[in-house]
Amino acid sequence: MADTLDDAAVADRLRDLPAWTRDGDQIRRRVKAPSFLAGIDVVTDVARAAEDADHHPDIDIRWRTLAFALSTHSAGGLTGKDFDLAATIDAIAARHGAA
Ligand SMILES: C[C@H](O)[C@H](O)[C@H]1CNC2=NC(N)=NC(=O)C2=N1
Repeated sequence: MADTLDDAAVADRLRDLPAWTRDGDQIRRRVKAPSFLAGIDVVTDVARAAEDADHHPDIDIRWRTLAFALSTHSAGGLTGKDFDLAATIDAIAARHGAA
């Protein structure tokens, strides 16, 4: 099981992920896709990346707006896995023109 990051380490990792904010034991980001179906394509690609990483975000879909929340439940907090997947979600969103 991965170790949770302390506050300083979380702040450090967040500096590289300006779209993400900390909310307690989670980090969150919203993206707006160009269309509903583009948003679903983002979700599908994120789902595949999540399966590959065996690490799964909470995802909320509201028309073109997607909200992602990441936390490592098994560790009871934020770990490097959350920040790695956040960076992957950023890359996927950018590929689909979502910001
Ligand atoms: C057994 C399996 O590895 C675990 O349940 C994984 C799956 N995906 C997960 N995803 C997230 N976000 N946190 C976890 O602790 C977690 N654990």
